[in-house]
Parts: sequence; C-alpha cells; structure tokens
Amino acid sequence: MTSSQKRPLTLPAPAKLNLFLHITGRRNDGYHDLETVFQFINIEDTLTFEPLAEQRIELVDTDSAIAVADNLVFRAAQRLVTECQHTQKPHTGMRITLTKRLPQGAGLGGGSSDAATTLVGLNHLWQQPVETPRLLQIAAELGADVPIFVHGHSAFATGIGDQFVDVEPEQHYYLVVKPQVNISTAALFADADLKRDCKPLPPSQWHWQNTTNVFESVVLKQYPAVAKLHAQLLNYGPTRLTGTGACLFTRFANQQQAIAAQAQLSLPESYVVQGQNRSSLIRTLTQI
Ligand SMILES: C[C@](O)(CO)[C@H](O)COP(=O)(O)OP(=O)(O)OC[C@H]1O[C@@H](n2ccc(N)nc2=O)[C@H](O)[C@@H]1O
Ligand SMILES: Nc1ncnc2c1ncn2[C@@H]1O[C@H](COP(=O)(O)OP(=O)(O)OP(=O)(O)O)[C@@H](O)[C@H]1O
Repeated sequence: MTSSQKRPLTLPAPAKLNLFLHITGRRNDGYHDLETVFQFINIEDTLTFEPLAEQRIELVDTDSAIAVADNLVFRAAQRLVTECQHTQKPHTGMRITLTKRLPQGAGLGGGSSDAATTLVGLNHLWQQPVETPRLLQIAAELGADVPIFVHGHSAFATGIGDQFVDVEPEQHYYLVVKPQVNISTAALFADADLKRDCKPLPPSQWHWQNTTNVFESVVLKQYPAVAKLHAQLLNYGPTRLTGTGACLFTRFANQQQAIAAQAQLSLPESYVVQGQNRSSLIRTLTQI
C-alpha cells in the first residue's frame, strides 16, 4: 500500500432503476432468469475506508437498524478477506464507515450497491488481488443485484441480472417516490400471479412501450397505497415500479417539470434524480 492510500478514501454507492423488468423463466436453483435494463441515478450512500494496523474489518454504520453481521458491507468485506486468504494475496485491516442516504426495501439496490462499493473499494486499496471476472462472481453470490454495481455501466442484463450488454439509455430526469410499505423480494418472486414467461427481447429492441415491470401488477394489487400513488403519478408522465418495489419512478424531459410535480403532489419520501450511464463509483475511481 502506498503512503497516499493510507489516507481515508471515500467512495459513492449509487442507486439504480430497473427501466423495465421481465422474467423469462424459472431456474432449478430457486432463482429466475430476468431481462432488465439497469440505469444508475445520482443519489447515493457513501463508504469511507480507513486502513487499520490490525488484520480486522470494522464497520461503523450510521444506520444502526441493520446488525453488523447481516450488513452487506461487512459480509462483502469478509468474503473478500476469505478470497485473499485462499489465494494468499496480501490484505490489511480496514475500518469502513457507511453513511446511508438511500431508502431500504426500495428497489433502488442500496444494500447491493454498498456491497459492490465494498468489493471494488477494498480491491482497489489492496492493489487488485482479485480479477474483475472473479469479483463479479463473488458479487453474484452476495446478491443478484450486486454485479451491476461492480460493472458500473448501464446495461441490458440477462441471467439472474448478472450478464451484461452495455446500453446508453436517454439520461432522463425522474421523480422517485418511496411509498411507506415494506415489500419482500423473495415473497414477490414466489407470487402465483407473477408472469414468468416473457418472450426474450434482443437488447437493441427494448423501449419503454414494448416492456413492463412484471412485478408492478402484483404490487399494485396487493398494496392499495402504491396503486393510489401510481395513479396520481401517471397524470404527470410514464410511471413504473423499480425492482420489486416499493419505489415508483416517473419520467420527465427536464428537471424543472420533475420538481414542479414533486411540489404539487403530497408525497411521502421522494427524490428528483437524473439517469446516469456510468456509475458515480466508476467515475470516482477513474479520477483517483
Ligand atoms: C428484483 C431485482 O432487484 C431486479 O434488479 C433483483 O433481481 C433482486 O436482487 P436482490 O435483491 O439482490 O436479490 P437476492 O438477495 O439475490 O435474492 C432474494 C430472493 O429473490 C429471488 N430472486 C432474486 C433474483 C432473481 N433473479 N431470481 C429470484 O428468484 C430469490 O427467491 C432470492 O432468494
Ligand atoms: N448496507 C445495507 N443497506 C441496506 N440494506 C441492507 C444492507 N445490508 C443488508 N441489508 C438488508 O438488505 C435488504 C434489502 O435492502 P436494499 O436497500 O438493498 O433493498 P432494495 O432497494 O429493495 O434492493 P434491491 O433492489 O436489490 O432489492 C434490507 O432489508 C436490509 O435488511
């Protein structure tokens, strides 16, 4: 480790939207094959990495709601330590301070992005002990949404959401609204009403009009509060669920229109954001 890398390093963990989300089949391992377009947005958690003299991982979490051992940051860091031990690559102890800003259970991938920033950040600080293809495998073991944040570019994804063809969707503004409901990802994937037989689309042929989020109809049926918000937002522009929810996002041509809609509506938690085709993590790392 060079002397400059002994200083604390702060890296972003941005959120994503699923611009659409189809299920093309059910697999034998309990997971589903998906088709989705991931686009990053400019709201993020941050993680600060400070090397420690001792060989241990310490997590300082400003959101005490998640037990340290369950936190995806801690699990990702421990997983990378194990990988370095197996391959006899050098690594040092680290204090990681997580500052949460992204809502949880939102379909914005906050926990997954925190895990990816941990993998990428530690791999950077430890002088790249793990090659990118292996880092992507480790990411997928931590959660289906983690690999896209390691990849760091908007992509049409297949597999469990871990096989990528880069795309450049228009960088619209979105009003992202978090309804006050808690939705279980695993329960929604198990729902009997879920459409699981979408016809595969070539990556170049997806657009808003010929796609949907297959979870949307299930969520709107089960959660009247989300259905009501969805109906209100539709008056302002195309509106869709991200991931398995709970967040809805409405597309706008410019920031002013999104801010005006946010001001007119009496919303729970909401954010005006811009789509980004390179993640803030990758943009930050290329500047270091
Ligand atoms: C819905 C999405 O957010 C779309 O981006 C992701 O597919 C969900 O990714 P995630 O939250 O990282 O999900 P994981 O923690 O890996 O999986 C939670 C549960 O969702 C189900 N699951 C998840 C992803 C997938 N492709 N098929 C599934 O069936 C499985 O039952 C799994 O046990
Ligand atoms: N660092 C973390 N930040 C947020 N959630 C975490 C974290 N570590 C573990 N979790 C757990 O992961 C669950 C999912 O959180 P997350 O914020 O990633 O949801 P999400 O936005 O719905 O993500 P996804 O789109 O991947 O389903 C939470 O219920 C939480 O208990």
